[in-house]
Amino acid sequence: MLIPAISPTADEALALALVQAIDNKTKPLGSLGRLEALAKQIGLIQRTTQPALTEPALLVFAGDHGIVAEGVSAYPQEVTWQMVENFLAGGAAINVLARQNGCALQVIDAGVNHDFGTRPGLVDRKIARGTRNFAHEPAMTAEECALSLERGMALVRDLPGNVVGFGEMGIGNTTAAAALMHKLANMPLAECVGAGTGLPPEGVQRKQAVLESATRTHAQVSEPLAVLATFGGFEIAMMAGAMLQAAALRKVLLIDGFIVTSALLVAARLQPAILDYCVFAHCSDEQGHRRMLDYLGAQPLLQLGLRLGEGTGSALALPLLHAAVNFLDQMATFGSAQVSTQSA
Ligand SMILES: O=C(O)c1ccc[n+]([C@@H]2O[C@H](COP(=O)([O-])O)[C@@H](O)[C@H]2O)c1
Ligand SMILES: Cc1cc2nc[nH]c2cc1C
Repeated sequence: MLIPAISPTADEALALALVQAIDNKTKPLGSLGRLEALAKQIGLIQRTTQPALTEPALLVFAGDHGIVAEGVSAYPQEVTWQMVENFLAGGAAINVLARQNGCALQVIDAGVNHDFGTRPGLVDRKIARGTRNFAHEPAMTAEECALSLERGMALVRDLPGNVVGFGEMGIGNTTAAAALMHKLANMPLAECVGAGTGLPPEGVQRKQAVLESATRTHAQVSEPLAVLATFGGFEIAMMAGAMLQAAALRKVLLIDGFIVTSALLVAARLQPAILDYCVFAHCSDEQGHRRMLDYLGAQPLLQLGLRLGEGTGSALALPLLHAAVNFLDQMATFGSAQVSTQSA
C-alpha cells in the first residue's frame, strides 16, 4: 500500500499576500476573527489569493465493532445498519444538515454487520461484517486494514469538489477511538474514555476496564498502522485513507467529532502535513475530544454540545468556510470603497 505524499501548505509570499488582501478589506484589523485565519488557510491550501469552494461532499463511513460483545455501548449493534437505512431514506440529522447546507452526502458501508443487498445510494465498500473483538484478538488483519485505507483513498480520487467533510456511524466506535487515542496520543485511558451514546457512570467504568485489559493484551503494539489494525474499525481506517488522499489532492478537510478525529490521529502519524489541510468543525461533548484536539494543536470552530457523529459538526461548519471565502472574494477594500484607514 502506498501512502500518498502530502506537502505542507506553508508559502511565505502567498501567506503575506493573503494577509494583505484580508487586512485591506473594509473592517478594523483582525475584526473578522477566526474567519480571517480560515480564509488564509484555504488560500494556502488552494495556492491562491482568490480561493473558491466547489461541490462540497460529506462522506459518512459506517462500520461495526466486535468489541460491542463486551457491553461497551448504550445501544445494540443493529442500530448501525438501521441508521444506515435511515441515512438512505433521508431521515437522519446528517441528512437534514447536509441538505440545509448544500452538501452532497455519500454513505459508505465500510464494514456493517448486515447484508444490505443492492441498495441504491449506498456505496458498498464492505471489508467484512464487522471487526473482530479486540478484547481477544486484533480487530482486523493487516491486509483488511490496508484494504480499508486503499478503498478510502480510491473514494476520494473519484470526488469532484475541493471540500470533503468526514462523518461516521458505528455502534461501539468510541471504544475503538479511545484505544487509538491512548496508544497514539499517549494519554491515560481515563482521559480517553467517555459515555459515547450515553453510558451511565458504571458503564463508562466497565468500558475503561475492558480497554485496560485489551491494551494489556496488545501492549506490544505501537506502530500506527498496527495500532489501527488492532483497535480500529473499518470505517475509521477507511476514513484515514480518505483523509490522506484528500490532503494529497489539496482539498479542504472538515473534521467532525471524537471518532473522526481518531482517524486523523492515525493519518497525522503517517503524514504530519495533513494537519495543514484540516478545518476542525467542532469540539464534541464526548470526554476526550478536547484533549485529542489539544494534542493535535487544533482549534475547533464550534462548541455546541453535540455528541452525535454522522458528520453533523462538519455539515454545521460548512457555512463558516463559505463565509471565509466569500468575504475575501466580495468585500470592498479601503481603496475601492474610499474608506479611511487606521489613523495612528
Ligand atoms: O462524534 C462524536 O464525538 C461522537 C460522540 C459520541 C457518540 N458518537 C456516535 O455514537 C456511536 C458510538 O457510540 P458508542 O457509545 O456506541 O461507542 C457512533 O455511531 C458515533 O457516530 C459520536
Ligand atoms: C440513534 C443513534 C443515531 C446515531 N448516529 C450516530 N450514532 C448514533 C447512535 C444512535 C444510537
